[in-house]
Amino acid sequence: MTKAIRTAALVGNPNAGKSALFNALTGARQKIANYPGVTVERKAGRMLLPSGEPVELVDLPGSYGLDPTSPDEAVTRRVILGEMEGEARPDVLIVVLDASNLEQHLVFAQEVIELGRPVVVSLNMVDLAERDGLVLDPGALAEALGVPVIPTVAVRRRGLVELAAAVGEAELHAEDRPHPQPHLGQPERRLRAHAITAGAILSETRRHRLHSRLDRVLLNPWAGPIILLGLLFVVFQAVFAGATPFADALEAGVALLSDGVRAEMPPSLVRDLLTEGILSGVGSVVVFLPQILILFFFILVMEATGYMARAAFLMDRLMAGVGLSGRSFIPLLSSFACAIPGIMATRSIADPKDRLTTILIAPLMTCSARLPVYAVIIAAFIPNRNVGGGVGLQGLVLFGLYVTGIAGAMIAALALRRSVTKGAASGFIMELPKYQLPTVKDLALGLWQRAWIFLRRAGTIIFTVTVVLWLLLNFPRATDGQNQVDASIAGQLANGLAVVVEPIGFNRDIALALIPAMAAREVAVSSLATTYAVSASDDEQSARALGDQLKARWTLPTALAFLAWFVFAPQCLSTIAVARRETNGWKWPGFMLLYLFALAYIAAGITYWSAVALGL
Ligand SMILES: Nc1nc2c(ncn2[C@@H]2O[C@H](COP(=O)(O)OP(=O)(O)OP(=O)(O)O)[C@@H](O)[C@H]2O)c(=O)[nH]1
Ligand SMILES: [Mg+2]
Repeated sequence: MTKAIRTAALVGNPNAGKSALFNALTGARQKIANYPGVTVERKAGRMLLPSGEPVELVDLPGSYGLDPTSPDEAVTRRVILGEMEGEARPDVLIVVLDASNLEQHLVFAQEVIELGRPVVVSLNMVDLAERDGLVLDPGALAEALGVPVIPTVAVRRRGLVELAAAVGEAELHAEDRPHPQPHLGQPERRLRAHAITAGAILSETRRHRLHSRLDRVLLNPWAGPIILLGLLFVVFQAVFAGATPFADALEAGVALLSDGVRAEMPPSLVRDLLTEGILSGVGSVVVFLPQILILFFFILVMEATGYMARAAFLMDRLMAGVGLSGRSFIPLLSSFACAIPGIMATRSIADPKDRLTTILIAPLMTCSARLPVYAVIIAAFIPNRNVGGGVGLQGLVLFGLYVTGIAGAMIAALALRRSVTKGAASGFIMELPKYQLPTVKDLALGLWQRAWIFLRRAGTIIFTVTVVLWLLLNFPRATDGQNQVDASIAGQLANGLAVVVEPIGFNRDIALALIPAMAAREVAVSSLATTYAVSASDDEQSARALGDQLKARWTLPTALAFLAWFVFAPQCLSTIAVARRETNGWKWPGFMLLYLFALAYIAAGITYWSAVALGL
C-alpha cells in the first residue's frame, strides 16, 4: 500500500541549484547566488504534485556529507534523518546534482541513497553541461544509482513537471527496495562516482575531455605544485634570456643619446643634468622595460587561460598552513605587480585579522619595481652561465629572490598569526573558471597598460627624485682635487647613514641611494647611476653603463647583501600611505615599516657576512 506523500526535501552539494529548484517548484523567492553556502537554514514551501496533491517541500543548506562539519550541514543531516524536533522525517528526498560537476556531486548523492529512503535525483544544470560539450544519459545514471533521475534546468523551469511526477511515484519505488544498500566508505564512493560518471557520458567533446584531463594533472596534490614551480621557473629564465637583446639595444640607445648630447652641447651644468641626471639616471631604469613586459606577458597568459585560479587553488593548502585563508591569495598575487592594489584588494577579506595579516605581508611579494634593482645587480655580478640542462644562472638567482620573498612572507604570516594577529584561519571554497585560450587583443592591451604604468613612473616620480638628487649631488661645488660627491650635500648626508649600514656591507653610495629609493624602489637604480656619473672624473667614465660602474666599485658580498636588502625592505612610501588608509591609523604601517626594515637589515647582514666567510 502507498501512503500519501506529505513532505519532501531538497538535498545536495552546495551550489547545485537546490534553492533555484525550490523557488521554481513552490513559487517562493529564496535567495540564490552563484557561490556555495547561500542557504544556511531550512526553508519550507508548498509544491503541487501532478495529481493536485500538495506536498511540503523543504530547501536545505548544501552539504558535502552526512558527517556534519559546520552548523548548517548539521541542519541538513538532522532533517534528512528525521532527528529535527517537531518535524517529520521527509517522505521523499530530492537529491540535486550539478550535471557539469557530476563526479564531485555523486559522492554525497550515494551517501544519501544508501540511507534507503525514497530518493529522486534531479540532474540539474544540464544546460551548462551541454554548453561545455558534455551530454549525459539520465537512464544510465538511474540504472547505476537505482533511483529515478530527471534532467532539469531549474532557472529555465525545464523538467519540473517530470520531477514532480517522479516525486509522486517515489514511494512506490521505495517499497520495491526493502533493504538499505551496503554502506561504503568515502574513498569507495569516490571511485564509484568516477565509474558512474564515466558510464553516464553519452558524448563529450574533445575539448571537455581535454579540460578535465588538464585539471586532473594540474590540480593533482603532488604533480600540481611541481608544475606550478616549474612554470614559474621557466618564467624567470625567460625574463633574462628573452630580455637581454632588447635591454642591450635600449642601453645602447641611451648611450648614443648621451654621447650625442655631449658632442653637441658645450660643457655646462645643464648638459650634466641631461646626461648624468636624466639619461644616466632615468635611462638606467627605462632599459628594464623588456624584462617587465616579459614577466607580465606570462602573468597575463596565466590569468587569461584560467591557470592562475588553479594556482590559487593549489596554494590554498599552503596558505592555510600558515594561518591565512585562500582569500589572501588574490591580493598577494596582485602585489607581484604592486603592493598598492594588492593591499586595496584585501577589502574582500571579511575576517579583520586575516585581512590585517595579508596587508602586513603584501610588501614582501616581489613587486615589479624591484625587478630593475634585481636585474641590474644580477646582470653585473652573476655570470651569464649555464648551470646545466639549459638553465641559466641569472634566471635561477632571480627566481631565488622571488621565492625568498614568498618564503619570507609565509614565515612572517606564521609569526604574525601566532602573535599580533592571533586567530583561526577560515575556510575557502572556489569555483574554478573554464580554460580558455588568451586573445591577442587582451594580451596586447594588458601589456600596453603595464608598459604605460612603468614609463609613467619613470617620467614622473623617478624623474623628479633623480633630478633633485642630481642637484643635491652637485652643490656645493667641489674644490680642486675633491670628488664632487664627497663635497655635495647628498654625500654629506649619506656619510651619516653609511655608519648605520656599514656593518651589513653597504658602502656610502648605497646609503646615498637608499634615501631617495623610499619614493620608489627603482630610484635605487637611477640614484646609483646618477651618483656614479657625477662622481666620474671625466666624460668618458661618466658615460659608462651602470653595470660596469658597479662591477668596478662593489664587491660580490656587497652586491648580494644589496639584493637581500631589497627582498625585504619597505622601500616605498606609497605602500605605507595605503596601509595607513586601509588600517585607519599609523599603528600598523609603523609596525610594518619597523619589522620589514629589521628583516632587511638582518637578511642583508647575514648574506654579507656569509658571503665574506665563504670567500666570495
Ligand atoms: N544555468 C543554470 N544555472 C542554474 C541552474 N540551477 C541553478 N542555477 C544557478 O546556480 C547558482 C546556484 O543556485 P542555488 O539555487 O543558489 O544553489 P543552492 O544549491 O541552493 O546552493 P546553496 O544554498 O549554497 O547550497 C545560481 O546562480 C543559480 O541561478 C540551472 O539549471 N542552469
Ligand atoms: Mg540554496
